[in-house]
Amino acid sequence: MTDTSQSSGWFSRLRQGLSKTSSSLTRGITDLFTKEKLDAATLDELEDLLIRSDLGIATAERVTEAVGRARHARALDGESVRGIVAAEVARVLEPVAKPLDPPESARPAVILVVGVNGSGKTTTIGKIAESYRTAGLKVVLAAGDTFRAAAVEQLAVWAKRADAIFVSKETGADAAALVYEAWQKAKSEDADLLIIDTAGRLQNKAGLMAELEKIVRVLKKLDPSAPHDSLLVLDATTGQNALGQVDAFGKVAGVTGLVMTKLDGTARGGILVAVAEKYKLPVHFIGVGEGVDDLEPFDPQEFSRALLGLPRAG
Ligand SMILES: Nc1nc2c(ncn2[C@@H]2O[C@H](COP(=O)(O)OP(=O)(O)OP(=O)(O)O)[C@@H](O)[C@H]2O)c(=O)[nH]1
Repeated sequence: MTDTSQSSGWFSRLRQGLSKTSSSLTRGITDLFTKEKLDAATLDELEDLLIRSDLGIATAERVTEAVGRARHARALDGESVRGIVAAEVARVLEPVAKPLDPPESARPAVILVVGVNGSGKTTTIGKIAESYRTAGLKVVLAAGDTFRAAAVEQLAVWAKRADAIFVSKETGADAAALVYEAWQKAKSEDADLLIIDTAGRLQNKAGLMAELEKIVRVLKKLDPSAPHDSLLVLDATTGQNALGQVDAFGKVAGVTGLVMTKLDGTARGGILVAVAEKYKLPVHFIGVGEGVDDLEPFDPQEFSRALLGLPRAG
């Protein structure tokens, strides 16, 4: 999705998208580090600021310690502190930044996409499908959110745009049955990839989780190694709720990786760092807007620089 020629355009979108978080962090840090005296109280306030930005307690502590160490070596101003924070945040994120890489040996490789309603599943699926099609792969999209007609229609639009084969059933149909048919279709078409959308809300949470479990069971009967990726799409504006969603979907869908959308809609974009620190799950993509170019593979260096409102490194 990102090649070198496009990546500077992406960095400015990323910076723009993260501007609510970065301006709040920049303001807070600048206020703290223009004081005459830099003491333990300043560091405590820095830690509070980072926690309020949802970076998570462990990261906030680690970052504050790094700033505390640096102040003995040199004079610190707001900008140098932001640089230290960005470097520490990148260190937390580095191990979780992994490209989505479904196995070539599986035909089809199956990507199951889960997450609550409105988190950005459909948009994410559309983008992923498009990028794999562009790379020459044959893609099947399964409209597993049989609960909502609008979700099926929206996915159909993306399928058309990405030139993917589209499999859907009538509203209210059994989602697991749809998944079965979609896998058979992918097999008979010798497709490389089957991407499955799922419902984000049914009558109740237990119903939703039971449906997801059933989908996974059906897939495993067709191919014991499926789903090869189970992506959880998280909406950054839900803040700390994102953590509970990783737990809940992790139990039933065996989440293997994350996508975080709507980082543009919150001043607490640090939640991505808290999730990474706690679960150590791969982060594949992040989204900072509704446009087609607003979702891109996750790059920890760029993300942490943009989060602190800093220019690109190097
Ligand atoms: N601001 C912003 N909006 C986004 C982002 N990603 C998705 N959206 C919007 O969020 C809304 C929900 O996205 P969908 O992709 O439909 O989410 P979904 O999880 O499939 O939701 P349902 O179709 O309701 O189940 C749409 O209006 C998207 O355009 C993002 O990164 N930033």
